[in-house]
Amino acid sequence: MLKTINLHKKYNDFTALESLNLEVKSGEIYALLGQNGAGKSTTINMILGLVQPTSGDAFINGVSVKQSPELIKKDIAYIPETVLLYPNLTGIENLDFFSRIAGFKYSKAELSNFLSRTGLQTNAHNQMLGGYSKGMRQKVGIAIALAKNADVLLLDEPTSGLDPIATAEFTEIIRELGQMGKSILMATHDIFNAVSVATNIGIMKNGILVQDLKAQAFSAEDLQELYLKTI
Ligand SMILES: Nc1ncnc2c1ncn2[C@@H]1O[C@H](COP(=O)(O)OP(=O)(O)OP(=O)(O)O)[C@@H](O)[C@H]1O
Repeated sequence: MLKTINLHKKYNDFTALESLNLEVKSGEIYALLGQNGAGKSTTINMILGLVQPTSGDAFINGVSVKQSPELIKKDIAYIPETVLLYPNLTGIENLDFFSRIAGFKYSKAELSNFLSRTGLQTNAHNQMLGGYSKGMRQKVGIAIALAKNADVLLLDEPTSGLDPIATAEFTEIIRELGQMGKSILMATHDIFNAVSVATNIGIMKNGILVQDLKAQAFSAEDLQELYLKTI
């Protein structure tokens, strides 16, 4: 479970995030929408412990990120827009490397199984990452999250630059991860994707969460209209 309490960030006199209170329960997929500069990445970076909040805190399964930044790392997986992997290692070798960093040692068959669960074709598992498409890299990112068995997933613009088929595949995997009981927070500009996969939707404007909604009630058109009215 992920929770922020009055999470706040100022850069000198500029408020990047205004007292954010957000909760993403087990099984929920929270899509955070907002214009460029609205504060989405700042939120994610503070939850990851990469940016220090000016005040307030984030909690992973009740553990304070501020007080225990190292402890929470094992429960969080982060998938940025471009997943950083080693181009001269294969998919399996990358997964093995990042799993070991997280403290897990898997057999080749287990590693291959994680990759297959994300939909990555078997013949790609032993190919160098340098030749992977963006969608394939995202799948390795998800496989790392599966291998870490992280409870909380933070995704920053995960479908940006993916073609429609890769986006649909990615959306399906995220849906499955939600069904597995993960808490997922996803910053996105993709309203259609947000409506199709999210259980909850937030709209952020100038560092303020101005809408915090249940997604079921929305069509993509409804959400687009609300978004345009809100921002
Ligand atoms: N290190 C920093 N110093 C000063 N201002 C910063 C810093 N990091 C972010 N900001 C500002 O904080 C605001 C929020 O930025 P943030 O990256 O969180 O927005 P975002 O919603 O993720 O935007 P995008 O959709 O473009 O990724 C922006 O105005 C940005 O310029």
